[in-house]
Amino acid sequence: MERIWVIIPAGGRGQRFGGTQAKQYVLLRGQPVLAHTLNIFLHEKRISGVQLVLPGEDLESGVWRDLLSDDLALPLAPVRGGKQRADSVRRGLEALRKAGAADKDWVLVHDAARPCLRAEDLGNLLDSLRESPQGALLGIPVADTLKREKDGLSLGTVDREGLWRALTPQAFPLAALLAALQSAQGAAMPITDEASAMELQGWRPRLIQGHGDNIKITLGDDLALAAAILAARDEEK
Ligand SMILES: Nc1ccn([C@@H]2O[C@H](COP(=O)(O)OP(=O)(O)OP(=O)(O)O)[C@@H](O)[C@H]2O)c(=O)n1
Ligand SMILES: C[C@](O)(CO)[C@H](O)COP(=O)(O)O
Repeated sequence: MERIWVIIPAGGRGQRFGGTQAKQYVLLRGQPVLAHTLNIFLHEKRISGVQLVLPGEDLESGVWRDLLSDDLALPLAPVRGGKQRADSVRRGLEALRKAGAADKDWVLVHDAARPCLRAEDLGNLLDSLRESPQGALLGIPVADTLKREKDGLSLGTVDREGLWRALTPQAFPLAALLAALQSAQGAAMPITDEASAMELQGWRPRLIQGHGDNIKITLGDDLALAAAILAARDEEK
């Protein structure tokens, strides 16, 4: 039976977020964003290991060690990220292979900047793998009207029929994903998620509907939104 691994790309600098600290380290309800995200996976029994990918300079300085409390012991040593997110994911895959992961093992890639992932959505994605030979990812149908913008003006409306927003985690077999990312290097189209690299290879991954509160902390305002989401969840408990 294939094992299931997780890669958490946390190698970005959060330029759109602003501030003096990379967004994966800022405090969210008293814990770094990264700790919230790691916690989701470290408590899922079906996952064999979590491979963290960090900015090179943070790996050297060890700043991340102070951020993660002892109960977040990472079984796999973090590795250095790359220039783009896809480069960081590729390095995470190479590290998993070195750590003994098999070519056909599943790898879930989940943004460190998405700390509000619901355990139920992770569970649904994991449950779907047995009937998703071409991989699977969480997503949500587009609910807004979409405009194409140029110079601050609307050039027209994009038909949203059949359009989904891709979320994470995105799950693919290790060797196939690594090969697809290697092959996509230098592709004309920017590779901003794992599924786009696999689609270039002709794969048709399954879309599993998740929740819109699986937000990616991108802009400064997103931190308060994430805090409100987690606070509302605590209220529901
Ligand atoms: N070279 C990179 C770029 C991004 N990421 C990670 O990929 C996730 C999604 O990327 P994004 O939201 O774009 O993060 P940043 O690149 O940090 O943001 P920005 O583009 O605003 O700098 C984040 O967890 C980020 O840390 C990464 O591991 N390596
Ligand atoms: C992977 C992703 O979160 C799916 O929506 C998104 O593509 C990441 O984009 P970013 O520009 O690297 O944040």
